[in-house]
Amino acid sequence: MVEAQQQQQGIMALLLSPTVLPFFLIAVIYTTIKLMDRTDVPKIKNLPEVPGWPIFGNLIQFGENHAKIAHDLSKKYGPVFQVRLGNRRIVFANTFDSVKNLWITNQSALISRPTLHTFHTVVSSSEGFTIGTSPWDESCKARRKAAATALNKPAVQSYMPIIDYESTKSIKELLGDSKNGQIDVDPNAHFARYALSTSLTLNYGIKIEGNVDDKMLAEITHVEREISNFRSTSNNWADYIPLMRLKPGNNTKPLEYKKRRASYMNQLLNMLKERIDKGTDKPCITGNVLKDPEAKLNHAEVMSIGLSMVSAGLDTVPGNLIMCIAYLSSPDGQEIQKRALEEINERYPNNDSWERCLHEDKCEYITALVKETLRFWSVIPICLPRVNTKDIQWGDATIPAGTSFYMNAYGAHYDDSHFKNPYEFNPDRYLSDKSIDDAAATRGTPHYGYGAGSRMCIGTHLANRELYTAFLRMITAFEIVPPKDKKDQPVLDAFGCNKLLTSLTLNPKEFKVGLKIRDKALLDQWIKESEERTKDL
Ligand code: HEM
Repeated sequence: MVEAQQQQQGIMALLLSPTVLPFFLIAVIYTTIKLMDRTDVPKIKNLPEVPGWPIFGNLIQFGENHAKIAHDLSKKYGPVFQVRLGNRRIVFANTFDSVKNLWITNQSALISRPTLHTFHTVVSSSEGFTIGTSPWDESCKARRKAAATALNKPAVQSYMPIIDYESTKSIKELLGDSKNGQIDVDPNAHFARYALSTSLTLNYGIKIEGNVDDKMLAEITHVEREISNFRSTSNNWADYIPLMRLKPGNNTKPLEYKKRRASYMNQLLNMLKERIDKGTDKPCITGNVLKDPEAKLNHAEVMSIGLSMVSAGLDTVPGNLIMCIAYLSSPDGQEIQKRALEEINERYPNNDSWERCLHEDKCEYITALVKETLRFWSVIPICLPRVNTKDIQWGDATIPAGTSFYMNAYGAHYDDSHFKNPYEFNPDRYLSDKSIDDAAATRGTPHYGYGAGSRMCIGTHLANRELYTAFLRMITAFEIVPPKDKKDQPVLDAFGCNKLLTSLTLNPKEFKVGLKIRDKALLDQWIKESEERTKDL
């Protein structure tokens, strides 16, 4: 015993001696860095790698704007390259064709999603995963299937009365706020309500009854926006550097928002259950699942579908809507409004486009406007991340199963080998008789605004109809013009318009537009007819 103690003391004395200590410290630091510097997946052979720093990898270099930096780096390293974000190896795809090859050609292998510390461990426990954040397994498959069925084309057609009601309500509110077009207005909150109330009605049969000051609207939009930051692949360094998770207070904010979200999600579900018990519930997706004895979904899965529906359309639909309205108000947007209106009047010469747009979305120019909006603003610039469940071959590189893939949707949308003049906002590129020579854009996948492949967005029919109806109705109701005060003018470029570049979804900066009523009597008539149609909703 004494002998062992003496031996230990001897070793300590040797390590602390002036000649050995520096080498000992270097060895300790080297080993620590080596241990912390390991990545989840080893370096992938034959795939270009952007050099990075120990421990941080490329995090510092990528800064706040991952989409822009990766797009720029692709000029040097090629369309697909690997980087290290802390201890994760990421394959970035940055061009239209490389995304097509990896996300569509290899869709069965690229079906899962990675888990990231902040969102998956702190903000959510397993019952809190949305469909879009769930790794692929039997439960995710069942939830995705149930939600996709509830959002397929015929189902969405049956929800059009909700879109009729909500878009009319937003336009009526804009009319009031602008004092019948006399003062400039910020359309942001009105379209956040439009998207949220649509989702809540079809999922829980519960509308946001109040106006844009409604407390529940404010709480859900604020909390979901914050949670979207915790989900972002560029906002949380603790996702990539485990040591940062030990920082005191690191989890305080995510935990607060987890609690606030659970509170309104439970409130919504309980309100629906009460109505079902009393027999006063309105037909809705969650109600159908709860009442279906055959439904094989448990409570957590029902909650997950509800959460997916509420969160998925909340930032994405308004982000697109708001930015397109901002563009329409600009001098270049005046010509677009003129073209759109001409086509609407030609197709609906009897002034009944407000009603007819609920049954068909056949104005080609408006459809092209929707697509170009989804391309130009890429509201999820780095698409929701994926993980491959099988090896994927890219040229000479074999990318092993379990690697994280980030689709740079912004990079693909601004890929000038696919889109002619990508920095130009031009709906014509999506017209079948295209006025510009850009055939590639009209064939196959028009853009990656909704992602691509096996885990592509399942809300596309709903989102497209929400956008189409809102654009058509806004353009027929108003001439959208620049605000009187220059300081209210919107910033239009893909990144300049964004309040927080590290957010998962585009968060548009505030701005105002002028709304000149085109024909007050006709607008009043359309509003009255819509209110009449939807009075029992
Ligand atoms: C303009 C509006 C929208 C945009 C731009 C958008 C975009 C996206 C994107 C980029 C993804 C990831 C796709 C991928 O990994 O390839 C996604 C997934 C998803 N979206 Fe949307 N979305 C929109 C609206 C909606 C709406 C209204 C709903 C439902 C009410 C919805 C439900 C979902 C769901 C459930 C997923 C997850 C799919 C999965 O992981 O399997 N989305 N969306």
